[in-house]
Amino acid sequence: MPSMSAGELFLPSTPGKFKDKSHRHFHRCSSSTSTFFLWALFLLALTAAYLTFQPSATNYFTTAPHWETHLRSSAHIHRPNGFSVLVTGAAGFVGSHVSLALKKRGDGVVGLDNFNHYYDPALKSARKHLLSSHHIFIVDGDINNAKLLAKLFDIAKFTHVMHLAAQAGVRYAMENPHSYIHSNIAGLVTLLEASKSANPQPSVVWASSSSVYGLNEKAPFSESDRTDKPASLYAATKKAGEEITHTYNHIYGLSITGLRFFTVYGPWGRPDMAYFSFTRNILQGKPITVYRGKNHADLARDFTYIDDVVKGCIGSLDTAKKSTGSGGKKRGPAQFRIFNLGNTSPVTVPMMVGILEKHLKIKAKKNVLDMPGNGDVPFTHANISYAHNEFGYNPTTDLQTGLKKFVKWYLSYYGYNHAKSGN
Ligand SMILES: O=C(O)[C@H]1O[C@H](OP(=O)(O)OP(=O)(O)OC[C@H]2O[C@@H](n3ccc(=O)[nH]c3=O)[C@H](O)[C@@H]2O)[C@H](O)[C@@H](O)[C@H]1O
Repeated sequence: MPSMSAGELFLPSTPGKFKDKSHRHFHRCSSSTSTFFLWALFLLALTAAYLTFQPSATNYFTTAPHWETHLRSSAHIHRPNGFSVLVTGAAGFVGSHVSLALKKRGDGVVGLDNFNHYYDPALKSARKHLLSSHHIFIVDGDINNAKLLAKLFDIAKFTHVMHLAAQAGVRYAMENPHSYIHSNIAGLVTLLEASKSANPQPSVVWASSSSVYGLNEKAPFSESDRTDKPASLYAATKKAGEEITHTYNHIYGLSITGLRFFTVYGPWGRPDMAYFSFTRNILQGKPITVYRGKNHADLARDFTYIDDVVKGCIGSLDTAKKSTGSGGKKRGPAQFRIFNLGNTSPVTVPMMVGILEKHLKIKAKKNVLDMPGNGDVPFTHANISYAHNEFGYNPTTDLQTGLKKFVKWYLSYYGYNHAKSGN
């Protein structure tokens, strides 16, 4: 099943382009005595302006006639009381795994992804092909495109939204701060606007992050702990997302569940993450940089295996109550939840490297550096009792086992010829 490109099919929406053209035309023709010609030009310009400012989903559909058919078929539910889920970020790491799990149990799934170049887009395309072979259709579009979202909701009547599209990565926020605002704030609001206006309103489950705990020192981290000291702009945008979703819950009756993911890893993972780039470098005989904290303390993460996180996502969807509004009007209080989805057993970064060395049977060349002040936190550690009580969340994969599966996938995907394993 192909994906369609909203970017390709939408008309450009840059106001400046239209103004420049019409201005040039006007001057070229002003010397003409033909009033008729001027009027014709004026009408032409008006039409062009209308189309330019209407990058509508209608164009999308008329240009790609099978688009709607693919979408309907992908959204179709194949089990009693099943869901129809819009998964944003479906070509991403967590999004692709969740989409497959939902489809396998008979839910309808439609993906949305902008296939950006934050990391190797070939990996995203490969995930897309995998989903396509399971009859999951991914729309190539951005969560900031309100018209596209309205059209998707109009066609598919989603019962749930699994919102996983985001600008991820803690340290990259120093390089490209606006990307975080664009995706994690503006994109989130556009998606919530579309969700609250939909009739029926879907229940929304979305990805927050363990990074919201920031410089919190109380361990393990519980959902009720303070989250007002973010250490990175990434964390700040995720924290803002938690506040923003609360307002949509309060004003419009949207059922909202936020999931604080703890350093999720596994097959088909993100090449920007440490376990992934370390594997690549170790195999290529290149050095890796291992950061350490204050007083030379090792950094530690509550690394959480992808299959456990997928179970947490599905448990959240299964226990999400219905939104109480319709068409943007609230009819009563709605559910609002935030869960930690961690592993409850932090592992230090040097220990993680040791596990990789064992599975790869290669010794790493390590450069140990003091942690730069670029957004990292010294450790994370999840208390998961809330998710356990609500839907039996029970992570079962330790880092040894999970990294073994990751390495197996890595070698099968990239082989020992690592040419295509660029970030
Ligand atoms: O739980 C989250 O909410 C976040 O998890 C993830 O962030 P992190 O926990 O920072 O994972 P990751 O980058 O793999 O670094 C792991 C460790 O290796 C250390 N690290 C990193 C790079 C390096 O070159 N050297 C190094 O020592 C580094 O100092 C750290 O101690 C997601 O990327 C993020 O999108 C978000 O989802």
